[in-house]
Amino acid sequence: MNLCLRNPVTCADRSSSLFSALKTSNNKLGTSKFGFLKNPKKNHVVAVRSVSSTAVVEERTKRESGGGESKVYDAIVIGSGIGGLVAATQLAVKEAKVLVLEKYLIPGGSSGYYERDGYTFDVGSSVMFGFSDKGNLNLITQALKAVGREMEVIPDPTTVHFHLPSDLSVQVHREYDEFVNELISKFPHEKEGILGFYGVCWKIFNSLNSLELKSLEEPIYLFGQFFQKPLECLTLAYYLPQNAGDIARKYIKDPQLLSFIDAECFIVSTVNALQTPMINASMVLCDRHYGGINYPVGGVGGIAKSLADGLVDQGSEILYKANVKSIILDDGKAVGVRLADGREFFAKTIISNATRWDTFGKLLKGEKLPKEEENFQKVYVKAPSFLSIHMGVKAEVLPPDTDCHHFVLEDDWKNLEEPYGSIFLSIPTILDPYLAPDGRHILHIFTTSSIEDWEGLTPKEYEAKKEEVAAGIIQRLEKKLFPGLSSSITFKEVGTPRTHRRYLARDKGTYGPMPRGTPKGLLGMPFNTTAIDGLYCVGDSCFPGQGVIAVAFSGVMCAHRVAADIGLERKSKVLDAGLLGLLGWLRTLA
Ligand SMILES: NC(=O)c1ccc[n+]([C@@H]2O[C@H](COP(=O)([O-])OP(=O)(O)OC[C@H]3O[C@@H](n4cnc5c(N)ncnc54)[C@H](O)[C@@H]3O)[C@@H](O)[C@H]2O)c1
Ligand SMILES: CC(C)=CCC/C(C)=C/C=C/C(C)=C/C=C/C(C)=C/C=C/C=C(C)/C=C/C=C(C)/C=C/C=C(\C)CCC=C(C)C
Repeated sequence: MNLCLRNPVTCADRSSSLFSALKTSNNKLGTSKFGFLKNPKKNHVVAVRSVSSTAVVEERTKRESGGGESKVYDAIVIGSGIGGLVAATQLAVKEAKVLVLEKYLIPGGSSGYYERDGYTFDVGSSVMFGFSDKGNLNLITQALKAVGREMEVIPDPTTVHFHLPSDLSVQVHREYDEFVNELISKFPHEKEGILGFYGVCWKIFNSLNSLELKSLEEPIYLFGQFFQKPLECLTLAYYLPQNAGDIARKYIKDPQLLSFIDAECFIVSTVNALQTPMINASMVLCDRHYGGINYPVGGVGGIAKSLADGLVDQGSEILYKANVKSIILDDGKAVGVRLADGREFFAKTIISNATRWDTFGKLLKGEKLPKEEENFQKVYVKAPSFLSIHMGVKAEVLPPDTDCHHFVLEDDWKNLEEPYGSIFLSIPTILDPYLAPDGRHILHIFTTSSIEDWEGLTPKEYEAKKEEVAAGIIQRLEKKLFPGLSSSITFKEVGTPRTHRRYLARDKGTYGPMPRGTPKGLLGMPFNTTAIDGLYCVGDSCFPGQGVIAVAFSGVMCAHRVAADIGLERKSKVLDAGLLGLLGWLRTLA
């Protein structure tokens, strides 16, 4: 991890020629202290290398497979989201031969990027947890390191700035003490409650951080961890079936403060605290202060590109424009995949980074839905998708000291979970001004929206509705945060749930699984194995759920389980049967 903040001298040396070229921006960090963090040159090198290696791999794969029929891989990964790429790279470094098949032109899925008119936009993800140089939970840093990559990052001093009803404004500062002191200053009567609730989060985070993270479905590892860290494992087992809202209520009474905890959870789970697993809440509420949120220079898309390049360096392959239409079964075992253009590829194991709904509903269409998947669909429904507005704006519309990430809920807490109720805003150019042309900023605005709202429209009606809904959201931000916003727009592109469905191949454009009712924490979340022999799932419809770091963990777990099953790691058939049976039974309790 190249965290320039820690080493200003070397960073300054490296990019001194660029220093003078720094753009005028509202960068709250200020050029004097942080200006030398920008290194667009380096970033360009990454992009060029990625494009060329992509083309080479595509060509080589075509040649070697002679149409795709002959070669048998250790694993085929369907999709190159961060979940799929982490599973693939982790297997590749264990010397497995992996083929990643991606429907789109570039890797990354929701963590990808796109370029327009001199702007580099993040498709979705922009708040990077697990991307520091500390501890055991920096899974994105570790995944990159495993394939010999590191990225230059820019520390974000404020994870998110909340603008909430009754003019409650809270900045989540990078320093934990600064954050809790600000919260206590708003709710002095709840000092003990605040310290109590966040204290439990730290207890859980520290337990997580003490473990070596691998597959919880692999008994030799799991029992080994229980043996080495019994207290920490018991702590995690205790909190596994619990939700953040219940724990918060043990410490906090003030309804407005409990609503704030709901908002804290909502931004990462799209549900309130009572429905958010305590382990997931603890992970994000602490990592932002422990390792801190760090933004990759050049944009989030660089993470997936670096992983894809690293995969190829390890002798594995990635093929773009490869739309998998079905998983081929032989005697009930997954043995290969068929693409939309008719090509077929075969492997010892198939890992699907498509959602479980897409995997079982589309790629295995016609097969009876296994009982385990029926149970999953009983406990979890598809979360709504997003309406997203990617904009370029004149830099002067942002007041000095504007933060990078904002969450806006204006008048009524009841609107928190309503479609279009709350607004997420990311301004990555606050941290990396080179993502936009001179004198411009990027605003990525998103709000929850369901596909049903966007169906049955003629193309003209669809375009008109996009304009109308986007204008309403922009006006709200204009009123709350940035006067003059509408008239400062220089570029605008609006995406709907239909866009997410089309480009990310996610059923209904869903953000991922959302509990149908009150879940038992993480107990009901399936891991990576499936009822189909040889078929594994990875990504946000697997334990522990949505989030780039969450899917990275899912990728690590998946690679470990697959490696054990294909003989690259130790395994015990007897213990496997016992643990997988036990986990299956535990899920039925959720
Ligand atoms: N931190 C943030 O700001 C933020 C914002 C948005 C999303 N995210 C996170 O990103 C995570 C998603 O990661 P993920 O790994 O689960 O998946 P993903 O949806 O990002 O990627 C899946 C990939 O699989 C490809 N794919 C799907 N079906 C295919 C098929 N049939 N053939 C070939 N390719 C196919 C898609 O094109 C896509 O590239 C979510 O959990 C979400 O939380 C984070
Ligand atoms: C098995 C059994 C039964 C038992 C055992 C016990 C144990 C040992 C256990 C263990 C466990 C573990 C290890 C676990 C782990 C977990 C984890 C790692 C988790 C993680 C999680 C994470 C997450 C969830 C994350 C998320 C994030 C997100 C989603 C983000 C998002 C963001 C956004 C949307 C942005 C915002 C923006 C603005 C505001 C603008």
